Amino acid sequence: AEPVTLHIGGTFPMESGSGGWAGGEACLPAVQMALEDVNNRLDILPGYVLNMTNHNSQCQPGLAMQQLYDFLYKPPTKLMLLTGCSPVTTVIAEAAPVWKLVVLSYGGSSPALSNRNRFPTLFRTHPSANMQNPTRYLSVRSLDYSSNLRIHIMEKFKWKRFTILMSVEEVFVTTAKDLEALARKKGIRVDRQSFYGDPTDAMKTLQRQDARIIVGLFYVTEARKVLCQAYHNGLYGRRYVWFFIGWYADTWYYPPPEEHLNCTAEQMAAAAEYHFTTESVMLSRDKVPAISDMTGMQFQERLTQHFQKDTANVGGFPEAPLAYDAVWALALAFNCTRNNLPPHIRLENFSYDNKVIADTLFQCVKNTSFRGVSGKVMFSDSGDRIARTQIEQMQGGKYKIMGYYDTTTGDLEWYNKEQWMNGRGPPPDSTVIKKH
Ligand SMILES: CC1(C)CO[C@@H](CC(=O)O)CN1
Repeated sequence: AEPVTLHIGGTFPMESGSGGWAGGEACLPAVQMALEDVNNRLDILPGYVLNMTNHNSQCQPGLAMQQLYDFLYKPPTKLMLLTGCSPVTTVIAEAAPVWKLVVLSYGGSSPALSNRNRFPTLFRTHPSANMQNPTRYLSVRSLDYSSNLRIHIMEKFKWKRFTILMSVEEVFVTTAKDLEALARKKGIRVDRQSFYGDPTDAMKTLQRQDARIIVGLFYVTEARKVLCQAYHNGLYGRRYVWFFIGWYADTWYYPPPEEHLNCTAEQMAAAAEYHFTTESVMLSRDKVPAISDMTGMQFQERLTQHFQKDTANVGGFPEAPLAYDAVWALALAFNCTRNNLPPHIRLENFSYDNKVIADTLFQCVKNTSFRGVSGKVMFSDSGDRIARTQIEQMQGGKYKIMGYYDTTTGDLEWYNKEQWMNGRGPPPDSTVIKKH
């Protein structure tokens, strides 16, 4: 018999009209590759074939609304929606429940998307931005995987005290609160210095308080100002350890002329040497193949064949594993739904008001758990991707991977490759607060 077609909708930001993320360039081919792979598998959705209608959202919410209307009011019925960047995911995931649709986002990083009240059927294979912005309904576990990891490293090096230096953007404020709560639980003392725009005064206070272990929570422009002042104030080297956010580009500390930093590239590099960063992992480095019989690296090589140009210039290339895995999550959820429906109801009976299928499908997505090319794919209660966090250290101007942190198990896989200015152990514990 002819296979029955199951339809889904997908939006892809093919170019960033207004400075959004043009991730569709790599993520659309990755999704198409996954659809082909899943449709070729006899053990997944036998008797069915997946078909996607896709639109170029240009990362524009308004355009995406028009496209959502098209998905919904032009037959055939869609069973699920894939979305890319955050602004588009926000509008589509807020509307989708009205049509009992689950939304799977491969590119939504905004912490605001963790709000289960606003986005009750949203799941993301893209990790929420490092700085989790816990919603009002903070889940019991710390949402900020990086916070857990930073505390883990403090304990590893027996640091009993650290200082948070932060810019007062809301997203950093919530992260700082998370970090302080975790530290308090572990008996680690935390001081906090805030600034907005100009870190000069906060840096002077760090010096007066003899801060040694400093966690920086700010965007990259502030990071360069902080680093240059750390150089001039001598807040770097043997007795100090800096933690920065892992988002920044590998050469973020080169001083751009237009920012008029009074530091040379050499001075910035000297101050940046040996700092740590934490970020979510998007490509599995496992040697064990994923459910698709490919390892993360093999997936990356296969996708690279699609492009003539250097993949460093292909929009969304780092996030492509997330898009590929989103289709597998969707296919496995359809498979699970098919196996859990009452006898008289079939997947192809899905309609925008069929509660039984919608609820079964939601539960199947919620219980997702498989090895993807982006790593283990599982979702938290708020639909967030539970991702591993990667720790790197700047050594000789290059970032080196120090290890991985698995939030679900709390395991820290450490490679013992960290280096220190004095060539020996980490800086002395700064608990003894000098009398001023
Ligand atoms: C790491 C980055 C670049 C964060 O923004 C995501 C896009 C978005 O959240 O709109 C894509 N991935």
